[in-house]
Amino acid sequence: MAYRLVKREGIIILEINRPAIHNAINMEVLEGFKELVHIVKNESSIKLAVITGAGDKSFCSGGDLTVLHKLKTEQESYEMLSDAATILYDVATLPIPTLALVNGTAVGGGCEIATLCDYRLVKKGAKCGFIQGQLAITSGWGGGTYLWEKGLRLDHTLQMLTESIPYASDQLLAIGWATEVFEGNKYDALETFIQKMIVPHESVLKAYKMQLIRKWQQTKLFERIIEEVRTCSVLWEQEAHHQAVDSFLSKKK
Ligand SMILES: CC[C@H](C(=O)O)C(=O)SCCNC(=O)CCNC(=O)[C@H](O)C(C)(C)COP(=O)(O)OP(=O)(O)OC[C@H]1O[C@@H](n2cnc3c(N)ncnc32)[C@H](O)[C@@H]1OP(=O)(O)O
Repeated sequence: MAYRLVKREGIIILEINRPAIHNAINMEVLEGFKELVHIVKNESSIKLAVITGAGDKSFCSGGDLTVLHKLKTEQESYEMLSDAATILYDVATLPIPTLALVNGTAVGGGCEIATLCDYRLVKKGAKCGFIQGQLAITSGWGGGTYLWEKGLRLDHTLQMLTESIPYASDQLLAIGWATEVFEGNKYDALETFIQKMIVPHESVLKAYKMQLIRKWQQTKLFERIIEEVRTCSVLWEQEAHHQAVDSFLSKKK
C-alpha cells in the first residue's frame, strides 16, 4: 500500500509509504487522505490527525513526477491540481488539530502538505522548501495560500516561496514555520508533544479548531486556493516547466 493508516488512543496517523521515491504522492496516496478525512468525520473520539512519511529520509517529495509529467496542458494540470487541493483542503479543515510529523525532506507538494497542518514537528537535519520554482511553477495544492495564513513575518513568507530552496530545520524554527525541532525517534517526539494537548475533552479541541476554520471561511480561503491552482496550471503548460521536469526525470538512474 502507498499509505498506512493507524489509529491509537485518540490519534489517527497517515504514513505516506513510498520511501523508494521519497514518499512522492500518487493517486493512491490521495485516496489515503480521503480515507483519513472520512474516518475523522465519522469517529468522534479521534482528537488529533498526524501525517508522516515512511523511512528516515523523506516526509514527502511532492507530486510523483513520473506520473505528473504526462500532464501537459493547463486544463489537464488544473483538473489534477484542483482535485488534490480540494482533498487537502478537507484535511486542513478537519474539525480536530492536524500535525505534520516531518521525519525528513519535505519539498514541493510535500512542503505544502506539512504547511497546511496546524503543527509541524521537524526532525533535526530535515530540509523543507517550496522548490516548485525550480520547476518553473508555483505551489499548486494550496501550500502557498496556507503559508500566508501561518503568521510568519510577511517578508519571510515571500522569501520562503520565492527562494524555491529547501530550508534547514534550525531556519524553519527561526522563521516560525516549524513548531518544534526534535531529535531521535519521531513517535517519542510526538508523544512528548501531545502529552498536554490530549487532556482536554475532544469537544474543547474541536471548538478551538472551529475558530480557525470560521476565519478561513470568512476570508474565502478555499476560493484563494483555487486561484493558486489556476495560476499554477497556467505556468504548468509553459515549456520551461516541461523542460525542468524532463531534466529531473532524465537524471533517474
Ligand atoms: C503536483 C504539483 C506539486 C506542486 O507544485 O505543488 C509538486 O509537488 S511538483 C513536484 C515537486 N517535487 C520535486 O520536484 C522533488 C523532486 N525530488 C527531489 O528534489 C529529490 O529527489 C529529493 C530532494 C527529494 C531527494 O534527493 P536525493 O538526491 O536524496 O534522491 P534522488 O533525487 O536520487 O531520488 C531518489 C529516487 O526518487 C525519485 N524521486 C524523488 N522525488 C520524486 C518525485 N517527486 N517524483 C518522482 N520520483 C521522485 C528520483 O527520481 C530517484 O529515482 P531513481 O529511479 O532512483 O533515480
